[in-house]
Amino acid sequence: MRIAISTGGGDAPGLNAVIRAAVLSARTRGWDVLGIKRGFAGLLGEDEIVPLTADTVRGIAGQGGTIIKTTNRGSPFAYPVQAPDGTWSTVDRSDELVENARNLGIEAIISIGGDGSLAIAQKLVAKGVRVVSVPKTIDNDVAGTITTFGFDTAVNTAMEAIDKLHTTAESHDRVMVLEVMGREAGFIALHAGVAGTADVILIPEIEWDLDKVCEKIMARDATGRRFSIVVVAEGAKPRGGQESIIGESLPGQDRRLGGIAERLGFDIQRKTGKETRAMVLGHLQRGGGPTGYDRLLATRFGAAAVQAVADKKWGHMVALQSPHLVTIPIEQVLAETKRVDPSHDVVQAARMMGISFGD
Ligand SMILES: Nc1ncnc2c1ncn2[C@@H]1O[C@H](COP(=O)(O)OP(=O)(O)OP(=O)(O)O)[C@@H](O)[C@H]1O
Ligand SMILES: O=P(O)(O)OC[C@H]1O[C@](O)(CO)[C@@H](O)[C@@H]1O
Ligand SMILES: [Mg+2]
Repeated sequence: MRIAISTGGGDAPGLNAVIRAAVLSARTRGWDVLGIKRGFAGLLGEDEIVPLTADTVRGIAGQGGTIIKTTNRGSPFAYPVQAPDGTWSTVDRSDELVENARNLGIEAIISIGGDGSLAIAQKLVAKGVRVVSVPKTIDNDVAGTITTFGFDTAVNTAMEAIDKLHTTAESHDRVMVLEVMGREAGFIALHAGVAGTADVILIPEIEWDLDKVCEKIMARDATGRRFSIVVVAEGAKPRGGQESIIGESLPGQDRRLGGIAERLGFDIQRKTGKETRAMVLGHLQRGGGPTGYDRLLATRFGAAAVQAVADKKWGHMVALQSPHLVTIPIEQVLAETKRVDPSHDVVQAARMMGISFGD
């Protein structure tokens, strides 16, 4: 048996632990393992295909990033190409991918990625490619699994940032606005905000009202708490307003969210008269090694993916449905949108403690 592994979408702490577990589990069965470099670029002649052996994965379980690289632009079904006049368009290169996989004797692919990679995997399955997926994203926005690896690490990084912002905010009697990742999902903001004891948490699932945000800050002020910590998800938006988009996207890239902290910080300072500073936590949330939780989850997923290949679970994703690992059809995963449920107990607990969601 010869299998190949691909990592797609934004990197997430734990990717290397999945790769290591999958390679070791496959080698135990006597299978050959190839690594497709940079998403599926290696199968399009745009990058390399490398052998993955016990030696190549030695010592990587705790390392951040992915040893086979990744990309979040250039789906094989919409690959960007530049015309001589400089304009860009996209072409479907999936047939080429299928042909190259066949020529390399690849009998199955383990595709590790988030919603975008799952959509690609689903289309490859429809073309007869035997794919098993592993859910990955710091955003935690993949349905069918209680959590994805990378999320816990990102939450810890954001929580530590909130802890640090507290001391400087309190010393200066300032409002600090921290922007965290998550695209259209508010899980990182919610979990890090509650764990880090933020005063205001703004998430895409609950539109905010600037007056309410400022009311909370001034109410704290009136009781002598002259500083406040506001955590805002990059995809959050004011009632009736728009998400904040930063910069231009490159060809084949999703729209880039960002800039909301700066805008909101400015509005808060104008309205409350309180000195306000904004910071964007950015890619620190994706960098570095995984927490113990993520390392273990990633390792379990890697081994489970090899088992799923052995069981011929084509078109399935491994998932955590505590306390068990299961496999579910990718189709089912993609049919659902996973977002923060505003009636969830984490939101309710936060509200009971007086945390404002700006609504
Ligand atoms: N293997 C891949 N090769 C090329 N592009 C990819 C691959 N996987 C995902 N993409 C692209 O990356 C972009 C971002 O996708 P998306 O954000 O959904 O990635 P993801 O896999 O969900 O990971 P994450 O959300 O953590 O970044 C999408 O345009 C998607 O088509
Ligand atoms: O690495 P890039 O292209 O800046 O992508 C950033 C995006 O990727 C993620 O980190 C993961 O999906 C999002 O939270 C964020 O919006
Ligand atoms: Mg995604």
